[in-house]
Amino acid sequence: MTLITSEPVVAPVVEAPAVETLSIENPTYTAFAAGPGGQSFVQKQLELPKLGLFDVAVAIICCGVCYTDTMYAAMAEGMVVGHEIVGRVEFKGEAVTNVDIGDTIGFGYIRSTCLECQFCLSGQENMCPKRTTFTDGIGGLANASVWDSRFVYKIPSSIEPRHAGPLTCAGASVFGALYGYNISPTATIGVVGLGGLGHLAIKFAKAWGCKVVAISSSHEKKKDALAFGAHEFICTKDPITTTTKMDYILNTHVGDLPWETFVSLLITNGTLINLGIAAKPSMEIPYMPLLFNQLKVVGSLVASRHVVNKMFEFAARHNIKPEIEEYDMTAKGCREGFRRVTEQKARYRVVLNVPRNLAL
Ligand SMILES: NC(=O)c1ccc[n+]([C@@H]2O[C@H](COP(=O)([O-])OP(=O)(O)OC[C@H]3O[C@@H](n4cnc5c(N)ncnc54)[C@H](O)[C@@H]3O)[C@@H](O)[C@H]2O)c1
Ligand SMILES: [Zn+2]
Ligand SMILES: [Zn+2]
Repeated sequence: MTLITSEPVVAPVVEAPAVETLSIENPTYTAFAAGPGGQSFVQKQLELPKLGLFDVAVAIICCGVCYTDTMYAAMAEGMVVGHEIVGRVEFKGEAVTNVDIGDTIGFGYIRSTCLECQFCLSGQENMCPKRTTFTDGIGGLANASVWDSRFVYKIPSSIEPRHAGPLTCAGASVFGALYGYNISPTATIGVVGLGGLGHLAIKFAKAWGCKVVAISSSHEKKKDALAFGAHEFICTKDPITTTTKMDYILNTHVGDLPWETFVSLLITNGTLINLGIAAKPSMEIPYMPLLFNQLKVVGSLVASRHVVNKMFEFAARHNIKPEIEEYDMTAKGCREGFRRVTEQKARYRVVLNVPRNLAL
């Protein structure tokens, strides 16, 4: 295999036949690019970027759909989104030491960072001002990818690829908040927004040892929330009667939310941790309770590499799996999967599996 220095990661569109095996000489692959408004997907044959010293070429097995993907697909026609990717290493650059050919790996949100700023040097690469993400190149709605091996994660053998996908972003993001804010196992934690992130937040927080309160705008999620491990369920449409005070509220939604209720549910010195991303987020927090109860309002973004590895270890040890709906990774399957997520109907994470005829 000849190694050539990396070229820009945005692969050019080329006319080429579908391939059954990935080869360095003929590195064409199939991807699904967002159509207008992200409501449809177009199948394309693309060419992988050349393999750099630290890169791995991966045959993709499946990819989870995060709400963030639906936002980018809606905004950027032609973009290949998808950042909860699981695949098998097919080729590796000469400097790759952390994974081997044949390993099953997860990757997808952070593509690269500078590796030398104060954040990278202190194990907070997710805060690197020079970080690049899946939005700068080709995402996981494809049957192959080339990725920097320093931003891929070995999947524990007890976790199936279809369950590992959603852990790489949704799992890492909620675990990153628990870990990053040093949440004690004796804490009471509220989880707002019972979707992809939220349902995993309940499972992780329960296994972490916390008392978990699911906070939802819909009564119909009560049964599921309790089954995922929540100790209590609050529907924000009802009058709030609970006497439980929370040390933390992990909010996975953004938009028109009852911020005053959240603030009233926090105990003195409590923290509202926000994970939701939106094009035009807004938040109206009542001001005086922040002072009188010394509350904190903070954010959290995915997780750094050592935290993602700890998350996989923790998930394997506690048998934490996402609840998933599976579709074939075809133009039709992508459209249906994305529709389920944008309409907030998915129970609870959509996973797109590379079908047999496209598998490398
Ligand atoms: N900070 C990070 O690191 C990070 C990582 C991944 C995703 N995100 C963002 O987190 C958010 C959640 O992502 P997701 O993939 O879990 O989305 P999702 O659509 O699967 O889940 C969101 C949930 O919020 C619920 N919801 C809607 N309105 C609500 C309301 N008024 N009150 C309570 N819940 C309500 C929805 O029913 C849905 O179940 C998105 O904004 C996404 O972009 C952030
Ligand atoms: Zn995500
Ligand atoms: Zn950096």
